[in-house]
Amino acid sequence: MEKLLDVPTCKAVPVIDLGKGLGDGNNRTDLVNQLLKASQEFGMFQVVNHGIPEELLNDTRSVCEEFCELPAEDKASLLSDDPECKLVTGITKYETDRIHFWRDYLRHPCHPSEECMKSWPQKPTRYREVVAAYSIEAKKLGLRILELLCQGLGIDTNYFQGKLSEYVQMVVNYYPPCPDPSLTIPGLPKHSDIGILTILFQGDVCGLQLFKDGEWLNADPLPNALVVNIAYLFQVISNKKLKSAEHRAVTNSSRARMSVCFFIYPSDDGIVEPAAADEINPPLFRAFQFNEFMRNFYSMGRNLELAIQPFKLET
Ligand SMILES: O=C(O)CCC(=O)C(=O)O
Ligand SMILES: [Fe+2]
Repeated sequence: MEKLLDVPTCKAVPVIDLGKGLGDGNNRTDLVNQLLKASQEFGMFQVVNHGIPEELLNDTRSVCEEFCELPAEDKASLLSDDPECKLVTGITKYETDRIHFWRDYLRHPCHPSEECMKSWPQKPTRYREVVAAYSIEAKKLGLRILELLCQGLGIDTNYFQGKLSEYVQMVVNYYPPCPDPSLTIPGLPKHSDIGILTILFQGDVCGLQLFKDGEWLNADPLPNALVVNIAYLFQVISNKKLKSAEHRAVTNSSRARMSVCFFIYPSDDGIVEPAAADEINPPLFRAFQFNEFMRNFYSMGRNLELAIQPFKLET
């Protein structure tokens, strides 16, 4: 069985100070270059001074942790097949499922929050208020990072405004202490996120890892930092100039871990195409609608490489 915890600790994903790039001029150019380099080489980076107030991050962590730790009867109604807000548990089914993921997760859409929040958990009582505030800030941050990356890629800085960032989903992952972390499939196995960009808020327990150049690097939590992942369809839009982050979450035997992931996706009818193609880098894909891609994804065993195949152009 693969040992999960033997990873080099001397290598880490880049940490970028977003506070240094406010305004125009040289500082902004420096920041754009750092973001571009991290997205090309790693597909994942951490951001500090990102503008989301520390108090809001702490509140978000508290309400999400409180939700995860509620007694099962308070969460039972969310185990339904309600497509809007759904709790999925890998842990209670751990004994019987063929594939074991040591993870429970809650997922729900976030925007527009006044509409979406009707399906969100009612307990803890502050969940809706805090998560609505966090989702507004997280989307703003996501769009700001996208704008800076567009500048770096030489495409319209407003490219992701509108349909390409219209659907936003939040997932609260909960990994309780695992009796033998080295022998289970991780909390969440190796994958790339599907959409455009992910903003990931982890508490203070390690577990997130990035697969780079054949080895696993830790993306350990830093105080008030957020992890940003380039997702698969942004790799397509960048015409493969950026790399989507292949990552996973491992468990440990002593402390529960939680992560709050904020996924930015196109709307169903959003058109995905290699906007960053140019004369030197001719388009690698034809344009397609997001829902066409998702149909392929589900019908092809949830494999991103197979799902993109029909849209690849001969080069
Ligand atoms: O828990 C983590 O740190 C990773 C979660 C993740 O990658 C996901 O939900 O897509
Ligand atoms: Fe992920």
